[in-house]
Amino acid sequence: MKIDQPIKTANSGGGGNAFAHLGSVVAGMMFAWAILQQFLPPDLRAYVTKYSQRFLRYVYPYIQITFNEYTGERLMRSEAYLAIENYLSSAATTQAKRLKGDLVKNNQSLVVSMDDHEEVSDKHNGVKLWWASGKKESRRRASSFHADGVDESGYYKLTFHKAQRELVFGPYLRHVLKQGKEIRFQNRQRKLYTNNNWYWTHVVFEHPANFKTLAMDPSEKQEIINDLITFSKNEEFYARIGRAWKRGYLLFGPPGTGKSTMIAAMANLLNYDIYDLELTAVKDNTSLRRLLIETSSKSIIVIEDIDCSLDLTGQRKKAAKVEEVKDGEASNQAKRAEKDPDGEKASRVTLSGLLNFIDGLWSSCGGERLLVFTTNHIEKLDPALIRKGRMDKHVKLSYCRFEAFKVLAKNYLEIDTHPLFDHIGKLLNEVDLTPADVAEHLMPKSASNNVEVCLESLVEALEEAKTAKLKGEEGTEEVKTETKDLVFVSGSPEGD
Ligand SMILES: Nc1ncnc2c1ncn2[C@@H]1O[C@H](COP(=O)(O)OP(=O)(O)OP(=O)(O)O)[C@@H](O)[C@H]1O
Repeated sequence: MKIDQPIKTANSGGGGNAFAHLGSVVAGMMFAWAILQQFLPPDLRAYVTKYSQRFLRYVYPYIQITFNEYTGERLMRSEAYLAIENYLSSAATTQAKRLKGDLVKNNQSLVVSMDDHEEVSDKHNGVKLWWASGKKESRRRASSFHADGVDESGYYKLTFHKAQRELVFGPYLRHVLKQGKEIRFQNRQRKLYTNNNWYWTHVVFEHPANFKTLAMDPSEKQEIINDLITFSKNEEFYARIGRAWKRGYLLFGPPGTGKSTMIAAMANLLNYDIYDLELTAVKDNTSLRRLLIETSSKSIIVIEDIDCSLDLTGQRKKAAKVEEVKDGEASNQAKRAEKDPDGEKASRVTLSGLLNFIDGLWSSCGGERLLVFTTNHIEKLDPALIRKGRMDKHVKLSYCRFEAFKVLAKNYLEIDTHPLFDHIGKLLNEVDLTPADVAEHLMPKSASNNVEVCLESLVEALEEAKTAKLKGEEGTEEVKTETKDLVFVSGSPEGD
């Protein structure tokens, strides 16, 4: 949308101002008519009404629509008003003389909108329209929060020629609301929500992760980026094929390979909020439904370590089983146990309940949503849970190989190459080190010569891991041989 007019304010005598004056004259006439009609007999009143309306339509061929800031009980600001405020912000910066500024995104960017009693013009498909902002007073009735009194609230008034009625009520207002909501969405402060049984609490989401700094195979990374962008732009496609606008991602791989980092990168790429759903804190399926219904569109709903939250029969796993799992998982489970002091007694969310919500009516609650499950053990998951259609894309995050290492080296050390790279590349192909482990060696260690120190520390760790691996393999070989011997002894001909 291009705003083509120079600045025209209420004081500048522009075209919009003329409408404002004409509007006042008409309002005056209406008032006089309201008084006068009390003294006229009913027949004459109907007659005068009919012809005065014809006359008004003739002298004032413009239509006005008012969008009030508050609707109903003044509890919430009107969505339409907020969308229009955002939509008009670009016109305001070029046309209005008085503007209002506000800090958004955790005080990081400034957004301006037109001040009260300003006017701007707009053009759509070659048709010109005028917007004016204003404030009006309304009586407030006493409530438990306020004494009665007078409130001020804003409004926007749209003026257009009656010949444009169809355009305005159809494509133009749709366009204004859509664009306004989009601008508002881009300017909002993103949030990370976490749940307690059935309600969400949130903090500001400001994770710096992005796909550029995510260490993984470049072609796989690009494929994921393309998939996400295609999804986010495909509203019409999903509507056409009759599917809810949602997409499921299953991220799997060992601890420390970047599953959580990828979720943050996804949210930053698409500008989405994150709902980190802790299933162990949800009491039952009813609470789960309530939580999911409250999620907003353009969000990622995350269930981390799904294998630890819900088992295949729908029973909760005991957090006390941490000793059975490996180190990395143990810490995850322990974290969950801390978060869930009531433990399993309080939790009765079932697998079927979860599947019902993924497939069911919730998923059609307007707007796009990504659903992301993570697990360290894909083999433990019920195939029903991860089948295509539920988890559409399965992404394996794996140990750090050379391509991923180069991304980390660029991020942490700001280098593209180094004489040690070849050696490191070979070692990375021989041993399994997670990106988290590699990154730890690349953290700053000394003020001078940091690159050398970091890379040497990494080489040392890789060589140690290689030695340990070789020893482990030898040990396994020995055990195998011993076992063979034992079998041979116990499986003596006598035994047969
Ligand atoms: N692929 C990666 N790219 C960049 N950094 C990574 C990557 N993997 C891990 N890291 C680093 O390691 C840290 C731990 O990674 P992250 O929490 O994303 O792993 P995870 O796979 O989610 O682990 P867990 O299964 O234990 O939750 C991150 O803070 C990040 O700095």
